Amino acid sequence: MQQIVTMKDVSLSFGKERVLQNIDMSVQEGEIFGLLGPSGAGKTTLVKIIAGILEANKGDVFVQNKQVPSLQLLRSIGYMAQSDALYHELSAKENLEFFATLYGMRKKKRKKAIKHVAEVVNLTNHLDKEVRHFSGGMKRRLSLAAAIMHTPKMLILDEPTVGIDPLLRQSIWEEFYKLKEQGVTIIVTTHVMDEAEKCDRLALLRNGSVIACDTPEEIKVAKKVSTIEEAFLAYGGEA
Ligand SMILES: Nc1ncnc2c1ncn2[C@@H]1O[C@H](COP(=O)(O)OP(=O)(O)OP(=O)(O)O)[C@@H](O)[C@H]1O
Repeated sequence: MQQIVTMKDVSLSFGKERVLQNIDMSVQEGEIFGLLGPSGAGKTTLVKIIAGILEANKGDVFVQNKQVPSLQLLRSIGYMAQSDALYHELSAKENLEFFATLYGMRKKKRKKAIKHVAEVVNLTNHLDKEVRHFSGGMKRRLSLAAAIMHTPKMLILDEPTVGIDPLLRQSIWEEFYKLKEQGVTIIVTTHVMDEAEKCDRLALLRNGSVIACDTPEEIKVAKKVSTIEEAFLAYGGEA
């Protein structure tokens, strides 16, 4: 398998605060890669660097063999931020049209894509509703639809299921598996242990450092424990 993301000795500080330190990590093409860590561990900062939104102070980041940040990469990456970047006064459809325009999609393609992604996230019957009348879960689903509508090769999802009920969370994960089957690489941040178990590989992040990186099974086996939570503690992380 080929590497789609390679990070070499990446560090980032905000002022005096060192938020990421000496990260060496790679993501393989076609896998679901999880970043697990407590609040403030640096997950959002790390995915923003991969997405080209933030630039590291030190080290190199390559996505699809191109050095990040690169304008060329923007169209092959789908990014779903932690807080929904939606226009509340617009309808769901108008929001999707706005994102399609940003991605440079033409009218005919745009129409087809909106229909498709609305079906995927089960919002077809709510497309004409203004987003301010949406529930939290509906907004997350709409954000996900916006992130996948230009069929990116790689999807970066920052806590995509936060505040979402277990049933809907399950259906969103089924969608992730479907995208994976289509060859999409997915990078997902979470602090939910059972979600971490669903990933092909995981990086455990603590205080800006990767303390372990492997399959969930290997991470547990290495510490002779039965849950990721126990493994996290055994590696010296805080739960
Ligand atoms: N723009 C910024 N300026 C200054 N400090 C920042 C900035 N962005 C993040 N930080 C700091 O970097 C650290 C890591 O933040 P980050 O958002 O990456 O963590 P996280 O693991 O995603 O947390 P959470 O799970 O709560 O979202 C925190 O201490 C945070 O205060």
